[in-house]
Amino acid sequence: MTTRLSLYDTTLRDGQQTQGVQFSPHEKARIARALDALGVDYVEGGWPGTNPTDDAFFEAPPTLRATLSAFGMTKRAGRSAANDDVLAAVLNAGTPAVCLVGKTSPAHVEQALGIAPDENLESIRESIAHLVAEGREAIFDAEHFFDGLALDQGYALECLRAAHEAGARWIVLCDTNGGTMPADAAKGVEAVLRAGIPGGATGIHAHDDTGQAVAVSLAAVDAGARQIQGTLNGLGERTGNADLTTLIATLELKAPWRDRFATGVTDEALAGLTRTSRMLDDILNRVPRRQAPYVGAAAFAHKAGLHASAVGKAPALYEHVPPKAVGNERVVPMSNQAGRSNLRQRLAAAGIDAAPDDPALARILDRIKSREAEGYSYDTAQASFELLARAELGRLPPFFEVERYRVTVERRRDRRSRMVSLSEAVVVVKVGGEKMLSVSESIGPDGRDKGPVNALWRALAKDLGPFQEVVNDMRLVDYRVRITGKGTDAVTRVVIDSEDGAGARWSTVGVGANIVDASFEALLDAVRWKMVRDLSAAEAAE
Ligand SMILES: CC(=O)SCCNC(=O)CCNC(=O)[C@H](O)C(C)(C)COP(=O)(O)OP(=O)(O)OC[C@H]1O[C@@H](n2cnc3c(N)ncnc32)[C@H](O)[C@@H]1OP(=O)(O)O
Ligand SMILES: CC(=O)C(=O)O
Repeated sequence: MTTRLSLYDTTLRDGQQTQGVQFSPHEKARIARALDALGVDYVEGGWPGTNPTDDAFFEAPPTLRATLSAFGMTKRAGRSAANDDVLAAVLNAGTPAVCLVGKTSPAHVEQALGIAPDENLESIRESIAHLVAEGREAIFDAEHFFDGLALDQGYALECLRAAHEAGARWIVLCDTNGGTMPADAAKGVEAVLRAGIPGGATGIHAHDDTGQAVAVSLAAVDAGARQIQGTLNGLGERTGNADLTTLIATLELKAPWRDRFATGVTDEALAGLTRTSRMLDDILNRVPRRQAPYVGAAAFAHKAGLHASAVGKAPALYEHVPPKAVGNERVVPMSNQAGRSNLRQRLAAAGIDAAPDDPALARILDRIKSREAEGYSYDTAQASFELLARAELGRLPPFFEVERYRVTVERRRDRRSRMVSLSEAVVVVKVGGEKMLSVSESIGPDGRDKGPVNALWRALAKDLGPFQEVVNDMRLVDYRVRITGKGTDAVTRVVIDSEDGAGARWSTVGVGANIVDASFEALLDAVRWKMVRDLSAAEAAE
């Protein structure tokens, strides 16, 4: 017999309090639908009346299965709830649920609000009663509850009772400053239950200032709380909120949670967790956090040789849950930490079969390790690794040879006498004995110079004879430069991500004494990998 937990998402409200995050109404609607598909019970859309984005979202909210909630604060002192314009704007959004934040710590009542403790109690009572009278499901976010409890237990609990008695469906204990330890959160919940608030009406809202918001939330549930508030990818004020992505996977997959509790997240929806997490990063134009639990690109990456060897035999030896359960995948990267097991698994994943006793395997490993010592990094540049392995196995067609290349950057005045840059590249390649010279400038559609690497790419991709069609649908989508080593030993490493019309994405690496040579090497690998891939696909189709 499992107990149902309620999941309340505040990505669109507390998540929007993250520095640098500002959703558009359209993005809010997209995130709300994704949360709904995931199976959360409540989606908090924002605070109506405080900014045009939230107003626009609530004017035309998406249709959801989850309960849509609007956020606000308890009425201000000196006026009635019905006459508080801030509260009125929240109610005007017309959502079935409304969550009001209210003070529960005497320090905040005194110093932030500057009112008497009884006035605050009255604000809570009257505001919640007003929501209920308006036919809304009332949720009370008890701000700074754990700090208030430490300061004045009687008053903090009295604030909760005021909200509960006025009809709040949920009393949510907020660790607003994020400094509460999990054991203290559990003790706080126990005190609330002893004070007569049922566990089924108690929630937790934790911030991550000590990196323990997920642990605090789980401790609160363990002690009897039945609602968890959190955000996708742990967005939120300062260091963020409890990461619902992590919490959902833990509640669904890990003992004792999966045996004791149920949520509205189905196995099928759980398999979309990684996609949902990456969708949010995509909207925010952020690089997904590789080390994120469950959904990070590195969450199931087995870099060390000993790990890869065991995972090849039995994945559970080094994986606490199956990656597919959360829509993620196992990665066995190549690097100087790798052994033959990494290598054979990587080759198999790339469709390259090699006998376990093939002497080329040892040569590939040696080359990877010595090239990594020179500054290459293959664990994020799998396409370059595949090319290196194919070359050692004698399975890399020559395609074309580069005879020479040159790039220049000129700073000069344009017709309006403004200083502008102009990059120009020349690349000479030999394809099947025929020499081809291509020259290209790097002017983008906006008429501006796109830099020397772009000029080189354009010149290289301009004329590759019989292979021209292969590169026509390729584009460079990301470019990362790093200086590795120190002083006179320093080298430049460039990693390029490329995409093609079929939606494939691959990464290549180049290293050189300067950025141009390193970039050109990574560009060449990008083109060659695409040629290998398209050629193999064409052969398979014949
Ligand atoms: C813990 C949390 O994360 S709660 C969510 C916090 N989110 C936000 O603050 C984002 C949206 N906020 C806003 O747009 C603005 O702060 C508004 C529109 C709500 C208020 O703006 P302003 O009227 O200019 O007030 P300002 O932001 O300077 O200060 C907040 C006021 O609310 C009062 N207040 C704070 N909490 C509460 C509460 N729970 N109940 C009643 N009043 C409160 C403060 O005492 C302060 O009043 P004062 O101006 O008389 O000192
Ligand atoms: C309500 C809220 O976001 C907090 O107390 O942290």
